[in-house]
Amino acid sequence: MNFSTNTLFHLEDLKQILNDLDKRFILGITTLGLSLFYLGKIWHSYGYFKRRGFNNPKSEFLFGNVRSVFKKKNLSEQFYEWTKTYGKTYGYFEGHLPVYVTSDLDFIQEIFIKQSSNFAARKKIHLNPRDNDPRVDLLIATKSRWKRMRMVMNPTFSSLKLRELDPILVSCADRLIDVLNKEGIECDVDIAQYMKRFTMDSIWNCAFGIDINIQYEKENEYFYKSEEIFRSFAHLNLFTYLADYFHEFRAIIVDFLILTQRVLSIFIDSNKLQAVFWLRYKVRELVELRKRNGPLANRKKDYIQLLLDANEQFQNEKTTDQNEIKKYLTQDEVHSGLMLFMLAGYETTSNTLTNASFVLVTHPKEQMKLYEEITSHFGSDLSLVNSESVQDLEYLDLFIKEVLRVYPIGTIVRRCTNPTQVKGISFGIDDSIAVDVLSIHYDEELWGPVDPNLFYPLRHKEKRHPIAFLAFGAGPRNCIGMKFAINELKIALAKLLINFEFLKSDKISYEKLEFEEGIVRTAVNGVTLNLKKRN
Ligand code: HEM
Repeated sequence: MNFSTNTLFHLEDLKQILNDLDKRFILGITTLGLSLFYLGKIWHSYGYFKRRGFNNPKSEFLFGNVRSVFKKKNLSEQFYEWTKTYGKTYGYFEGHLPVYVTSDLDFIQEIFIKQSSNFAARKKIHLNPRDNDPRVDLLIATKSRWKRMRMVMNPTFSSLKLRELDPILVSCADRLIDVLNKEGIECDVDIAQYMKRFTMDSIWNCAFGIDINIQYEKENEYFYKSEEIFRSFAHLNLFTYLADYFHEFRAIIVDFLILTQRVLSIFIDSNKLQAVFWLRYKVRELVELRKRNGPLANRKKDYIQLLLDANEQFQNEKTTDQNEIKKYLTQDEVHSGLMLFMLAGYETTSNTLTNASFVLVTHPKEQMKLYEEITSHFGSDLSLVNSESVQDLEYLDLFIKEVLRVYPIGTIVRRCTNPTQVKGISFGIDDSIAVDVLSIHYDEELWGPVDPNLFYPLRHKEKRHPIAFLAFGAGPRNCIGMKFAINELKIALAKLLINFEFLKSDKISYEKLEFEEGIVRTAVNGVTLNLKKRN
């Protein structure tokens, strides 16, 4: 009896083992099969451009061209070099994701303007969320959602509305002058640090309506936290690499990160969250506060108010046309719209001011021309400088355009959202295109006869090809903040030039500005210079 029960037990055990083995075996085989299939797909991807008759630089399995670009830390300059070898339109691989690169203006005109509705998205990068994520902002929104968001936000960036932010912008520029008077006279200063704080000050004041003393207080928590967001774009982490090398899993990686931060935010102080989540948390708080308390007393409007007012106005709008897109922003989109003011408006503007300072130091004649134009308008009365009066400074306008031509902030990109043909090339959903802006901005045919390598603002007086100047992008999806940025640049530069002479420091060489590129191109070592107070 004992014997037979034991035998029965052993037999069942054996059956179970075989059963488990079977399951493990099937699981193992399936995993191996799927991995081989995925590796095969990756391998097949690398033939993408050859199959379409385009050149591409040699790439590494799995990494594509990403490692060489990361090593160089400068995508724009890499494109510029590749274009010399591979021509006006070619391809490269981000991981195994094929991306076209072009500096062909007809091609760009077709994609960015004529067929913009077929390319109604930007190329995904790093940790971009899913297209339908509720937190998507204008920069990464796609198709009709982008259209709806842009329709609500467009009026908030009109000249009339921006005038309401004018006093805040002017007072931030006055603080910049004050701080430089105290800290920057006749000693070496890295002007980039001051431009960053000035721009951040303008954003927190103009966009969020709070004054956090960023220009005066060196150890400012808001400054460090906001800066951290930009550092995380330039110095990537494991998740970013994974999302770049295995783009099919990007959405899952991002969902995982969002979920972890959400769970963490229940248990830990918001200050300890990753910087971008910290910013969202702050913005949400500020919007809630504003909704509870209404507009700020004794103050001109800030961007929170402009956006909330525009949203409310559109929501109350009655329409009889069934086909008209209803204009509104969801709660999440309002928060994202405000965060974007910082994400899109900070480094772009502060870097342009830093680059402009480099030009002022290295081109004393340009500096003198600007000084003469500004003082002939305002004398030394700083109170006359505002966003309306600076529009009369024609040479300053040409100067800023030339700074942006010579030092564009980066590349511009689109992603196909409807299958289509452009110049005989078939584009499928999610095919991506990047523009080699440097090759266009330095093209002799487009920008001659004066050598495009020379800094020459007057070249902008001549009529050029409508998309030869791409500093603010092209087509309906160009930079929505352009007017605000130009106002800010003009006000700051006019005030700086009335107050200071920009001189070289004798400790550094001014041969060339070296850039590294995260989301935008940033001068690696800032710009060290000497300021001399003008009488
Ligand atoms: C010198 C400063 C700036 C430069 C050079 C600049 C440049 C650009 C460029 C090149 C684009 C991409 C355009 C395209 O893809 O065609 C862009 C988009 C954008 N910029 Fe700016 N920008 C600047 C300042 C600002 C500021 C201050 C804000 C906000 C206050 C801003 C908000 C945006 C937004 C929201 C987009 C996305 C627009 C959309 O997709 O509809 N930018 N910018």
